[in-house]
Amino acid sequence: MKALNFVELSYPGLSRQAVLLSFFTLLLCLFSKNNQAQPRVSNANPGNEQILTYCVDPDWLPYEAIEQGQHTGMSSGYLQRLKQYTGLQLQFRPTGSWKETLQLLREEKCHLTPMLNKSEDRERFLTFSDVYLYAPNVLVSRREEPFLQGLEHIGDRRLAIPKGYRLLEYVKRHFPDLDVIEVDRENAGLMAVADGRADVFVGSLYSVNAYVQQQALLDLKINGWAWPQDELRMAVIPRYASLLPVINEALASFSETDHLAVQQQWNNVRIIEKQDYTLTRRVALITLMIILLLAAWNLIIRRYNLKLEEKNGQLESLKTKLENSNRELEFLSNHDPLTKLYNRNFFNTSMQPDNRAVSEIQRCSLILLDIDHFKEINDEYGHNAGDSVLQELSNVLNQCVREQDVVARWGGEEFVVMSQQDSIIDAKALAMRIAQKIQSTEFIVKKTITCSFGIARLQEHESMTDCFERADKALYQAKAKGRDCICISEEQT
Ligand SMILES: Nc1nc2c(ncn2[C@@H]2O[C@H](COP(=O)(O)OP(=O)(O)OP(=O)(O)O)[C@@H](O)[C@H]2O)c(=O)[nH]1
Repeated sequence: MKALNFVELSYPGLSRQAVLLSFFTLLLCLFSKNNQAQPRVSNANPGNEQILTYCVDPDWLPYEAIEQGQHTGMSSGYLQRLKQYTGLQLQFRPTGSWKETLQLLREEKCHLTPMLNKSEDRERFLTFSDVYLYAPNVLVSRREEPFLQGLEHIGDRRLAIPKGYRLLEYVKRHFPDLDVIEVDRENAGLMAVADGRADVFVGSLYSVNAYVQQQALLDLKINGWAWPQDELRMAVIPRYASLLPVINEALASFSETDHLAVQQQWNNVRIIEKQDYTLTRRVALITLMIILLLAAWNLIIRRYNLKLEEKNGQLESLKTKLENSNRELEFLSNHDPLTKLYNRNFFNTSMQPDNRAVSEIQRCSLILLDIDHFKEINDEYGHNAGDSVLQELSNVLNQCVREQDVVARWGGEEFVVMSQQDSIIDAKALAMRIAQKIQSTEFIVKKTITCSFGIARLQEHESMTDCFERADKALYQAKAKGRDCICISEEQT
C-alpha cells in the first residue's frame, strides 16, 4: 500500500511536501524490514548458559554426519541458517554414535539436536520444533526381488531396521509379526541385504541413496515406498523449550530457495522406479535378429532347394527324352519306319555268320519276294494306298513265319525272309504258304496282290552275300517267267 501511495503521489500537480513525506515513509518501511532480518539474540538467549551445545547422528548422510570432527550434511546447512536468523550461540559436541547422541540429550549434557523424527520415547526427554523437512522412507532389496508396495507386502521376508530409529518403534507397533533384524546403523542394514542376511531394509530415501552410492552396492535397488515418511524437526531438552517459538519462526522463514540450496548441496538421489529392462531388451533384440537371420537363411536355402528340384526335374525329363530318342534311333537304325520290319542294315549286320549260331546258318534259307506290278498300284490308288499295301503285306509275312525266322524289308516293294528250314523243300513250302496267304488277303486296294519269289539255301562255306545273290537271281527268273511264281536257285535244283 505504501508503494502504491508513492506512485499515486508522484503524479504531477501534487505538492512537493507530500512527495517528500512519502519518500521518507518508504525509507522507514525498508528500514523496518531490514530490522526484521537481524538476529533475534535477545529473544533466543538461552539464559545463564550463553552457549548451547548440540550433537548429531554421526553417520546419517546426507541428513547429518561427523567428518573429521566437523558437523556435515543437510542439518549443518539448516543449523547455519538458524544461527544467522536467531543469533543463537551453538557449540558442536561430536559423538561416536546416534545412541550416544540420544544418551547425551537424555542426560542434558547436550541441549539441541537439529534433525530427527518425533517419537513417543523421544518425547520423554526432548521437546520438538515444527516439521521443517519431509523425506520419504523406502524399502531396499536385492535386484532380483519383485517390487513391493509397502511394509504390508513384505510377508515373511527378513526386514532390517536400525536400532533406536522411530521406524523400528513404528514397525513393532503396527507390524508385530514381521521378521525384524535390528542393525546398528543404516549402512549395516544395507550390507545385511547385500550379503543375504536380510531380504529388505527400510530407511530414509536420501541416506539409503548416499550409502548405496558410497559403498557401490549395485546389486541393491529401491523397490517401494514405506509409510510413514520422515518428518524431521529440531529438538531441545525441555529446559530450553522456551526457545522453540523462535526456532519455529526461523524454520518457517526458510524460503523454498533455502531448502533447495541445502538439499542440492547434500542430496543426489537417483530413484530406480522400475526394473531395468535394458539387458532383457538387448537379449530379446539379439535373439529376434538371430531368429530373423535364421528364417531368412532358411528361406534362401528353401528357394535354392526348390530351384534345384526344378532343375533336377528338367534334367530327369531331358534324360527320359534322350533315352527315348536313343531307343527310337536304335530302332530306326535297324527297322523300316513304314512297316516296322527289320531293314537291310540289320539284315546285313546281324545275319553274318559271325553273329549267328553255326547251326542256324547251316539250316538257313533265304526267300526273296517282290510285289508284282506295284507301280500300277501306286499309280492307280495313290502312294498312300501303296504304303498301306506294304504294311498289310508285312503283317502277312509276320503271320506266316516262325519266331526264329527273320523278316526284313530289303527296299521298295522287295522283302526277304531268312528261315530256319531243314530243306529247300520246306523253304519252298513256306514260300507257297506266303503266296497263298497274300492272294487270299483283302488289301485296301481291293485288288488281288501277287508276288514273285526267289529261294536259295545257304551252302556249306557259302557267304550270306553269295546266297542272297542266288536268291535274287531266282527272283529275277520268277519275274521273267511272268510273275506270281516261285523259283529256286539253280544250284539247289
Ligand atoms: N507307295 C510306295 N511305293 C514305293 C515305295 N518304294 C518303292 N515304291 C514304288 O514301287 C514301284 C516299283 O516299280 P518297279 O520297279 O517298276 O516294279 P513293279 O512295278 O513292281 O514291276 P515288277 O517288279 O517288274 O513287277 C515304284 O513305282 C516305286 O515308286 C514305298 O515305300 N511306297
